[in-house]
Amino acid sequence: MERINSDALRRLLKVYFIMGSINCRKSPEEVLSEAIAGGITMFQFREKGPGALTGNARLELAQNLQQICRDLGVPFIVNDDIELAIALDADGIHVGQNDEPAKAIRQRIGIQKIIGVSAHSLYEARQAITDGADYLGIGPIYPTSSKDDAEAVQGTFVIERVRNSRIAIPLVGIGGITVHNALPVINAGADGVSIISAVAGAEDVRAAAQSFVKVVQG
Ligand SMILES: Cc1ncc(COP(=O)(O)OP(=O)(O)O)c(N)n1
Ligand SMILES: Cc1ncsc1CCOP(=O)(O)O
Ligand SMILES: [Mg+2]
Repeated sequence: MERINSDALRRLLKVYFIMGSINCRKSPEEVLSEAIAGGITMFQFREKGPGALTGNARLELAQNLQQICRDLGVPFIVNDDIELAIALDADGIHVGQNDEPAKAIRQRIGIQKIIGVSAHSLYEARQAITDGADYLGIGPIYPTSSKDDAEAVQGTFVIERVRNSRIAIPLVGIGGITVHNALPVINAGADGVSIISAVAGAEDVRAAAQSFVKVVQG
């Protein structure tokens, strides 16, 4: 198998939904199924933060959500946990600046798996590319209440900076993105948006996902 093609990855990043049990108003399985029915294009399992599941309960949830993704044809990415990603044979992993370095992860999971890396500056973006990242997550674009240790809000500045430096790697904006403020992220050069609360916490998850699809597709 080969490394994922950039254009295929750009399509998968359009509406990239991230979620764990603490982000949901109803069962995570139900939320993910509805989000996929609404058109999300990729999913990241992020079981993290106060009250997050641990141990077997976490593993079981990951397995259930991966099965839903498999059945419905959406790639399943694991946040932070390389051991879990390997154990589940996930489609990829997302790591940040304080997680295991992408270079080491690439050596462990091979060329065919997707590696996403968080970047908050042009320097970090360049480093991530050198280390073998397939895509970047840039943010927080807007204020977020889904990540306690988020970096400073940066607007779309870093995305513009990366694109003005003629860096073509697939990338998403993340942090505080709603259907009302998603368009500037795309206009700045992002291939898609990554969302937790505006989908997982919505009254109607399917409708929320559908709205993001419409905004991103123009
Ligand atoms: C798509 C995407 N972009 C950025 C992040 C944030 O990753 P990180 O900085 O490692 O923070 P945590 O999510 O691990 O708290 C992400 N998860 N996904
Ligand atoms: C994981 C993460 N990384 C940067 S901001 C953020 C949280 C995004 O969540 P929300 O879409 O609810 O603001
Ligand atoms: Mg992380």
